[in-house]
Amino acid sequence: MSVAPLSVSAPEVVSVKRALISVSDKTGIVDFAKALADKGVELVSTGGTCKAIADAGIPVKDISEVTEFPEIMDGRVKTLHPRVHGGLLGARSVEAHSAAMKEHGILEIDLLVVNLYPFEETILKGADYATTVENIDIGGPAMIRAAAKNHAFVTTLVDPADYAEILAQIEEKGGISYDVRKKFAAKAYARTAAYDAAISGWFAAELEIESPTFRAFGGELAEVMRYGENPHQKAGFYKTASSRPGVATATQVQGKQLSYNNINDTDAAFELVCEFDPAVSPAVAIIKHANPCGVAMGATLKDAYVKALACDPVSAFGGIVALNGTLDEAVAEEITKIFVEVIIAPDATEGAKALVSKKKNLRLLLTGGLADPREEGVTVKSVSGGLLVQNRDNGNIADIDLKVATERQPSEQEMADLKFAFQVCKHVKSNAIIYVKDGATVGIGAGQMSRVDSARIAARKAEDAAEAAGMTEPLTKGCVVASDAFFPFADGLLTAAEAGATAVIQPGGSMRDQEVIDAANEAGLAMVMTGMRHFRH
Ligand SMILES: NC(=O)c1ncn([C@@H]2O[C@H](COP(=O)(O)O)[C@@H](O)[C@H]2O)c1NC=O
Repeated sequence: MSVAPLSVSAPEVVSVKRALISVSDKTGIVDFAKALADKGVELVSTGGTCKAIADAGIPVKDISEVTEFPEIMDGRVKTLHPRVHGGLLGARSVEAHSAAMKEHGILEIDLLVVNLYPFEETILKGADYATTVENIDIGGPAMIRAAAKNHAFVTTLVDPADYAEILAQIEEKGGISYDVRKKFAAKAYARTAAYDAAISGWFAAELEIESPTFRAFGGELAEVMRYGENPHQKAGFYKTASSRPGVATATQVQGKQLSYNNINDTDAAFELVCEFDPAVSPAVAIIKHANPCGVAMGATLKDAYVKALACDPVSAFGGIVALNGTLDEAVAEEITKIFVEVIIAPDATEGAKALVSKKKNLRLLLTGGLADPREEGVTVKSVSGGLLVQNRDNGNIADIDLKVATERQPSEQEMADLKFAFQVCKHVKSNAIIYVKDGATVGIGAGQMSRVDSARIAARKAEDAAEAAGMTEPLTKGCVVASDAFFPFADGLLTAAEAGATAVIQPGGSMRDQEVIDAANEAGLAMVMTGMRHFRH
């Protein structure tokens, strides 16, 4: 059953005679309240907000004078009253509504100014369960939804950034126009939706509900992008309630505005480099179109960068560079020798910042730390008419019980390189084939429909890089190889062996595993099975 419509006639402009103000974030509220009071608006307000306004010498009425009911239950009930909700919801052009307001002593509220208990900030601080629950605002969203429904007469403000526009409207038009009331109603519902998304997301995580029946995701606009993946696509960047170090939470020290593709690629770069513990080794990843074109560990960050760049210096041009340690002068000097779009690192020395500042368009992002690659969480992808939600791939080679399937065991160096290669694989679009030597990628095959093509492309790129560097042997000679998923046939493996690989790491699990193992034995390869696949589409 749907509800029948009312015959509401919305005035073009509604003058503001009474405003109800109830805000947790008190930024700008005293100035705004003063400006409203100066324009003859009667102010009604709740506990702390009322005190802040009154303390500034501005005339304001406490909400309990309107409700004739005290604030009770530690603020859980203060505005949840028919005198408030009737004042927000009464359709003034409907005679019966006006009569009901008159009969019950309900006063019209023309402007609602509310911002909510800081639920998102509370979860970011990692507050305990009881504190988190207490920071779920009930009265605020109820008022926002009521006032926004009644936008034919009422204006709803949920964001201090909008106070100035309302004052300008009153100044220019003597009230608030219908278009503006509608615009703010839409913003109000988006706010409560994002708020409830944060609450329901927190609950789902807290109770470990894997696939809740209803699922909401929300965020706050951080930036309107110049365009999306392509110039004809509009785009915006929305931040969620997350404190995970990365592109969304980083500080941009310098450089142009990040584009949609920059943000996507920078995320890929930083998530990849965070796989490598800086206590074990400095590491650098260079990303192009969300795939790495070089990843390496080294004695220093500079050393790691030089090794990563050598993998595919042609593709690295215009790339994104991510580091797992503080950007120092030595590595900054090296990176700035070629054109790169973005550098992202946990921190930077003043000297490094000064070097980077010579390239004024180059963006430098500092995250303040590294993201935990084992952290749980979800990823979301949209498809036509739906959302695909899954747990983040937090699989880690260090946690896997590796099995050697061949007659030959890998050497210590091979094993170290195999582990490194498999961890890189996780961040390469499937089908992924990664050749690694001495802690550095030397050939990367990404995003091919056939695994054997990935193996060939990676080998050819390694040959090209060697030739460009004036080397007589391909970089892959004596390397190891990782595959993100099983080899369905022996051909991919044999291509890698031809390229010079001596050891292989792959998940296994193909019905032809034995064929592949036999081929590895025949070629004298050592092969390690992980039992874990790292598809990335
Ligand atoms: N329970 C209620 O009736 C209620 N009415 C308004 N609030 C919230 O109380 C806050 C303002 O409180 P104060 O003015 O006391 O600082 C606002 O964030 C507002 O959204 C309420 N608090 C929580 O639900």
